[in-house]
Amino acid sequence: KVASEEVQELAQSEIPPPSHWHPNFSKFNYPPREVPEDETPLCCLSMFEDLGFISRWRIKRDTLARFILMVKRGYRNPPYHNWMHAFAVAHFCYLCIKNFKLNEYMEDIELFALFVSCLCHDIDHRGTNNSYQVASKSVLAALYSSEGAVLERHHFAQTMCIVNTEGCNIYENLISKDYQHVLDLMRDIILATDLAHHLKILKNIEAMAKDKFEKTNLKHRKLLLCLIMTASDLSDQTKPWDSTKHIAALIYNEFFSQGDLEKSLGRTPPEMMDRERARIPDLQIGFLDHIALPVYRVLQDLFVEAKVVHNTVKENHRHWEKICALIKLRRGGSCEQMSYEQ
Ligand SMILES: Cc1nc2ccc(C(=O)NCC(C)C)cc2n2c(-c3cc(OC(C)(C)C)ccc3Cl)nnc12
Ligand SMILES: [Mg+2]
Ligand SMILES: [Zn+2]
Repeated sequence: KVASEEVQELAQSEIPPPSHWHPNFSKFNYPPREVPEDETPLCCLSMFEDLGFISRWRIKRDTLARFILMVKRGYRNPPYHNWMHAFAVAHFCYLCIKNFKLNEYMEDIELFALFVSCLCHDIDHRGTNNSYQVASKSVLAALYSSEGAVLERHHFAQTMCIVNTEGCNIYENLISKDYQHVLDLMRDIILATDLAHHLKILKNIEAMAKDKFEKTNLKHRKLLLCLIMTASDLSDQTKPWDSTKHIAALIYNEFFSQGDLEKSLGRTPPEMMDRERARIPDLQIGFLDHIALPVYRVLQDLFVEAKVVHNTVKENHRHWEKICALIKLRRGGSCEQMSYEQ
């Protein structure tokens, strides 16, 4: 599904250093969505190289090129859950590995699996959530609904299809013990991106952050993998306000389209998916309070370098609060009548 010229061109390009993309490329304030989409495959190569994965795991250049292009092609084009989301998620993971020095907390193979899982974690997302799969009796629900995490199981299955495709197996030079281990890690990490799973383990992650993190404790390392994965998945919230505002527009464009589909099925969508009822600033404040802020708070408890990241999320929360106050001042003017320009 990927033209061989495209693969050869990427495989033979010189891999630019991080600074080629931007002087702040390896800093938390750099917004990865600034990288032009057609340059993101080469930018992925820069991150693989900078993390030392190409030499450490003896990845062949044309295999890696074909893998990246196949993963990129594996994404559809809904407003939010597309390739650029996956690329931004992988970039934040890259930042965590470098800025938190995660190689002192995790094994090499765990960080390798984590970074690749970020690129693959939402492959073939249809722009509708797990409950819609069940409600619409989708093929994915038929396959996976008995175990839950319907979409996430599909994202992992699609990833395995690519790994098992001729010339795309970036793990081909791993010894068999490591080979099985990296696949098991990718499965755990991608399944950890299920919101229900995240909410279930958040307490354990907070408890682990209170204790001392023990690198030798497998449970601690597994919880940390899930936390970095979720923190990366939500990392649009850690960028300056203009990005956060733009992401909200993408997310609700996707949510409201699902709401329209649910109405066409004769069902009433949840308020956050109903373009007639949703109040975006209120919903975003709730999402930040209940989902995003706890993630970056516990990240800061574990890594002092995450303070700047947690502060930006709090700053974005304050922005949404200001917008809500303005709307109330206008005596209940609906969100749609308000422009969010600050
Ligand atoms: C800006 C932004 N607003 C959101 C507003 C609401 C929700 C939502 O699902 N609310 C449902 C109720 C029951 C809690 C998610 C939102 N969201 C996510 C997101 C995170 C996910 O799961 C992890 C990564 C594990 C947390 C999974 C899917 C998505 Cl879309 N990413 N960005 C956003
Ligand atoms: Mg997902
Ligand atoms: Zn995601």
